[in-house]
Amino acid sequence: MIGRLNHVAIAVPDLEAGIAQYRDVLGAKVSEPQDEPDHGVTVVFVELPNTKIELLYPLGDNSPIKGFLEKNASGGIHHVCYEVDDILAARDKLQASGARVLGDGEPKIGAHGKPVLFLHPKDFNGTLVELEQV
Ligand SMILES: C[C@@H](C(=O)O)C(=O)SCCNC(=O)CCNC(=O)[C@H](O)C(C)(C)COP(=O)(O)OP(=O)(O)OC[C@H]1O[C@@H](n2cnc3c(N)ncnc32)[C@H](O)[C@@H]1OP(=O)(O)O
Ligand SMILES: [Co+2]
Repeated sequence: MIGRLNHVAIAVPDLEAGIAQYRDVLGAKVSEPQDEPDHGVTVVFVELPNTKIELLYPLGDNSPIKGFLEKNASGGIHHVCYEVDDILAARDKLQASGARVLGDGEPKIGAHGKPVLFLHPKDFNGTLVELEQV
């Protein structure tokens, strides 16, 4: 059901420092910051030849990454995103298997303009999983 790794997301406590590190120290191609108010984050994409890294910084008062950054003050790997062909079929199959789909269970439009869903980290070996329909 899952396909390619679309991105690995890293929550960062200082977005400008994170951008400078990936661009100037690691020598990667880094996008401009993009506010995602529906998701409560500002996102920067680091383009690698085979996948992307998503740098995440909290946006607004109810950011879903606020608690994570409080627990991980220097930042940390926040989620992995796998591509699926049919996100509603994937959701229904996962829910039938007992996995918890976060939020109201309806896909939202993600940072690439495609539908996304999140699966509870406690159901996937302590890893928050994002699914993106491509
Ligand atoms: C723009 C879009 C895109 O790519 O297109 C994005 O990625 S948006 C990316 C941002 N959006 C999201 O993350 C949306 C989905 N996320 C959420 O709904 C939330 O962040 C939850 C995953 C439910 C966590 O919420 P919250 O921090 O309030 O929960 P909590 O403190 O009660 O945590 C419950 C337990 O899960 C753990 N926990 C929390 N976040 C975790 C993470 N990212 N990875 C692994 N474990 C995690 C906590 O340590 C805790 O474990 P213990 O009990 O053992 O201490
Ligand atoms: Co993501």
